[in-house]
Amino acid sequence: MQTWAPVALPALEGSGPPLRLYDTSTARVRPTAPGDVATMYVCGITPYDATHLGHAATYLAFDLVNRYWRDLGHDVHYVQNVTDIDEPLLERADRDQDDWVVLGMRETALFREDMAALRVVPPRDYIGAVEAIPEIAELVAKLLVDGAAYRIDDPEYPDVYFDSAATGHFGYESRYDEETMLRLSRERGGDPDRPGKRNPVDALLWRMERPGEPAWDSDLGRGRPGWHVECAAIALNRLGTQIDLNGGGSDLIFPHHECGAAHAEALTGDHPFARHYTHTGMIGLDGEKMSKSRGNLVFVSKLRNAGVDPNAIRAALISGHYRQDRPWTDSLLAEAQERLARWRAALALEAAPSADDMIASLRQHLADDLDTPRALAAVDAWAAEAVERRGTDREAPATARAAIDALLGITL
Ligand SMILES: Nc1ncnc2c1ncn2[C@@H]1O[C@H](COS(=O)(=O)NC(=O)[C@@H](N)CS)[C@@H](O)[C@H]1O
Ligand SMILES: [Zn+2]
Repeated sequence: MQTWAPVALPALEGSGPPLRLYDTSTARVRPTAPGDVATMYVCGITPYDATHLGHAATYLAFDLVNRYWRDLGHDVHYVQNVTDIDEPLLERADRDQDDWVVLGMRETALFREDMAALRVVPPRDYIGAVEAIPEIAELVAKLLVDGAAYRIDDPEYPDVYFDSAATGHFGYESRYDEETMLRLSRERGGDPDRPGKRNPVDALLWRMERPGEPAWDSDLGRGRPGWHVECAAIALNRLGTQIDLNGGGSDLIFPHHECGAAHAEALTGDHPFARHYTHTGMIGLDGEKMSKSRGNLVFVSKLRNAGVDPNAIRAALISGHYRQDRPWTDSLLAEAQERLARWRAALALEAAPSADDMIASLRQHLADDLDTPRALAAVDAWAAEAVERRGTDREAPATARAAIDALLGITL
């Protein structure tokens, strides 16, 4: 599937400290240690109701990771999927009398447009679940042969499930207890109560064809893939058996990333699948998580069509810490617009105080688990000094502009 437009990143002098990020599986902020090429898999959208500000906040957080790793001199092999076949998409298409394929294509196109407008650095590989079905089916077949998967004893629909006991590590990523796992499995598309499963949390790997549902031929029989195995296959086949970062929102901690990691590890024997599992907090509206099911959505495209500067949307969303559940409010946007106006005034000056300390602070705070509140405050301080007390460094405005672009993705 086609990815979106590339983004030019200004090269900056020097570099900052190693990037440290919170890892869900160890519940600690730890240094990332990618090789020359950092490998990052961030789960993509299920293409309907795109792109709401919750989606945007999550992709902006991992965009800061991408930008910081590049500032450190790493290349980044960034892979992202599109869940363009799944229950929720079929249900939405039904509700709207839409063709599910057309709905998916339309929403994915809008998502790409919004990501480009927000200047999110695009993934090198942008892969749809449908186009990945052959490789997903191949992975499932291997898990069956290895005994890490099994067919449920249901003559009508002998679906294939993953045996969660296969790796001996199941649960290490989320660290949730059994009761929590069962509850979240129920809430997020699992079927823990289905009779015949070895373990209630065993994830569906391949769903045999049901009347009226889309299905594809495979060695497993006609059907379609489960949700978690889609990400395991797409990541493994492009990034290898151990990646630097598996990212997504906190609602993906379980079952999605737990099961995806277990599927990958059962296949390869390499543990852990990801050296960091990093999750973003939920953007809310009026006290509720912004979500499709609640329909309380604010869309990037609506704000853009109303003339809102995408830089202000980005600045508003990164003004809070990426791991905090936090609300979207109109005042957040207004404050971001005022902040960018102050920055623009400083960048327009002939000369300003040296930007070197500000850039060092920017790097230091971003390297500290993406502490964007402090990072933005460092730019505020430099801009305020520039406007109030001027400065003599004629290079400073251009140097500051390049750093704000490369590290924060804000182009003024
Ligand atoms: N309100 C929200 N705040 C922050 N992130 C959110 C919010 N709602 C969804 N997300 C994140 O946006 C990304 C896409 O969500 S999604 O469209 O539901 N799609 C999926 O979760 C799957 N296609 C992942 S393979 C996920 O990482 C999800 O955690
Ligand atoms: Zn995923």
